[in-house]
Amino acid sequence: MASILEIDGLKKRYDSGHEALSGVDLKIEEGEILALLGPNGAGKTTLISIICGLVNPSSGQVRVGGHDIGRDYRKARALIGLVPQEIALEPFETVWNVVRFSRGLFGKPRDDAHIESVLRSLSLWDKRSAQVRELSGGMKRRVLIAKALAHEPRILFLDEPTAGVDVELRRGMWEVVEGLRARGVTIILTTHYIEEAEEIADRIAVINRGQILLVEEKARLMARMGQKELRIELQHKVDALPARFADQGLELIDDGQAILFHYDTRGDRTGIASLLSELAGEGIVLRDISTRQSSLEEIFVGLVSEDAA
Ligand SMILES: Nc1ncnc2c1ncn2[C@@H]1O[C@H](COP(=O)(O)OP(=O)(O)OP(=O)(O)O)[C@@H](O)[C@H]1O
Repeated sequence: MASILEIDGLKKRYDSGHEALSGVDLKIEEGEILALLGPNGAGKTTLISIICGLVNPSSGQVRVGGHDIGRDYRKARALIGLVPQEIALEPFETVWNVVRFSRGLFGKPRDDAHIESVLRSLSLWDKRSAQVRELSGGMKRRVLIAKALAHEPRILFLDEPTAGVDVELRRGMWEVVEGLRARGVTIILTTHYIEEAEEIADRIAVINRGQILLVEEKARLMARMGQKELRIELQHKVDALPARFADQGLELIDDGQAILFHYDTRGDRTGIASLLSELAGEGIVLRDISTRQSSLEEIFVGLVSEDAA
């Protein structure tokens, strides 16, 4: 796969002196969905704003489809659609006009069939003649996406697209994103809803304090970083665990009815087999056991707090 976006040594120091990006390198493949996760102030919006030409970098390079965003701004920008965090739309304009005008801004010839297909794919076709002010918040967000897609970009940035959107609309939004991916659009999204990044992204990039801490395929990240939890339900309640288990990371829970054991999927041995036989040797009878993989959220919190340490 070819890289649609290449970022090398990107730095940004604002006039205030604050260094929002301190050397970002990133390559994005055509057709993938990348989730950019980071705590508040990590530099996500700064990064997206530089790629979209809204903020000037202090140093470094960004190429979109091979075009340098500084030297070849128009060609680079034409390949990008941006769905910003804030809803800023002309309230008295119709949905149709908002989307059609946006295409014109990129110097693309009028193409009503394309605008129609974009509006239909976002379930906005029935609202094409409505004024923006008549729409619900969720619909306005979809208009922002339609607007960003009007000029047929190959890469779409969604900056916190589901902030403040209810659960049902959020689901709908992710279906739209899946549909775009099916059409070959590369998608980069920032989100605070980690479980959604977990659900939808192909790769996850974690950014903190202006630096990319890691970029990795989601499945591999979860396997590599994942802690697993073994939950052992006991046949009979116990008051305390025998002293020999003191330093094995066991936790007695549910009023003595269950034991939690945390183990690392990276280790050669998990220690489960010996633990179970030791428990049996102590006369502790099991009723049931289950395991749980740590979520991306736990991995993310772990990474960011490690970085702060
Ligand atoms: N115009 C500006 N002038 C000075 N500092 C700024 C400016 N814009 C952003 N910053 C600072 O740069 C840092 C990164 O901000 P940025 O908005 O890129 O973070 P973010 O990851 O998008 O955060 P959030 O999740 O809160 O949107 C923050 O410390 C912010 O205060």
